[in-house]
Amino acid sequence: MKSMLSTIDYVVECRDYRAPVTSINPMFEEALGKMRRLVVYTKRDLGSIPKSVEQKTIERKLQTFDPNSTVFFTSSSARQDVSQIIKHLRTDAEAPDKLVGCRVLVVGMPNVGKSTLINNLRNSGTGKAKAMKTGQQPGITRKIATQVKIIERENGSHVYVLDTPGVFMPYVPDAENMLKLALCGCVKDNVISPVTLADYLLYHINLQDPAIYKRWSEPTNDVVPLIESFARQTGLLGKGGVPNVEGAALLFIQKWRQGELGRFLIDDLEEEERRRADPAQAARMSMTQALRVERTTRKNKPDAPSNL
Ligand SMILES: Nc1nc2c(ncn2[C@@H]2O[C@H](COP(=O)(O)OP(=O)(O)OP(=O)(O)O)[C@@H](O)[C@H]2O)c(=O)[nH]1
Repeated sequence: MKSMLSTIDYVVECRDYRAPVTSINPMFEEALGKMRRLVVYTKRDLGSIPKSVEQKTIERKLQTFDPNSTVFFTSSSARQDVSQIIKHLRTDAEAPDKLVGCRVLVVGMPNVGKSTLINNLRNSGTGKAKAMKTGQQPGITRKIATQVKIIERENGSHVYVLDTPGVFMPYVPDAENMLKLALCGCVKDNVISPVTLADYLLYHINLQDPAIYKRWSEPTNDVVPLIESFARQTGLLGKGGVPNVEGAALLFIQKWRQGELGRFLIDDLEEEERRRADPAQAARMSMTQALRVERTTRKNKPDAPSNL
């Protein structure tokens, strides 16, 4: 990806609306440098209620985090979200050469919604149907795809987008961040135990409103009885009618990912504002630092896989 940046005119960086801080990949900051960039927070429909006061507050805060980039919020089901991006690119993404056109690279964490965004941009800009394969698990896009035209101009200086495979961080230093990324689906579901993830999700749901799961349980901090009751009521039972706890925990998480167990952020934006206001803390781990930590970790555990 880095080697082809010289042929790219513009970058669209996707981040997950539900984890808008944690889904920033610090590797992009270094690799993309000062390239013209547009930040898109995807899956807006899963992180807030449309037109609510909370949505306005969240989005106002997120805009201030990237004062030098234009910021958009998209939901795959809201056509106007995507048409605003097309409108912006029509005026902002100029082709330096009419023959080649303007090439836009779409980057972001695995499963953040890059291919979905490209399909929607293509549909909004040219009326054409889906070109990219999408899926619920990360890693559907495996290589940088052939470019897709999203804006046609009469003078021939068209705008093309290129889909890229999701890029995960070489090392996630904070265990809670890893849980957040797993909850959002950026890592495969077999990497972290679904019961552990459901437990972490329960913690967030309880911060919002325990009534969200009242169909299955009284308010509780104990995930296992909740999941067992959920398993019984959804019919996820194993031999002898024993609740299939692992399967039910995964289904519980998937329900949240579909917006059926509350729509909220799992990052604390106020904490991030405080962090950014404190210069000592504001420096994120650079790619070089991250790679150094990863190398050390690998040296200590020679058999450990290098990435997810
Ligand atoms: N509810 C909702 N789901 C979305 C949205 N955008 C994408 N998705 C879903 O998220 C999943 C991942 O979307 P993809 O477009 O395949 O993600 P990707 O970033 O290309 O994934 P990789 O191939 O891993 O890089 C799919 O199931 C999409 O339907 C959105 O705005 N709202």
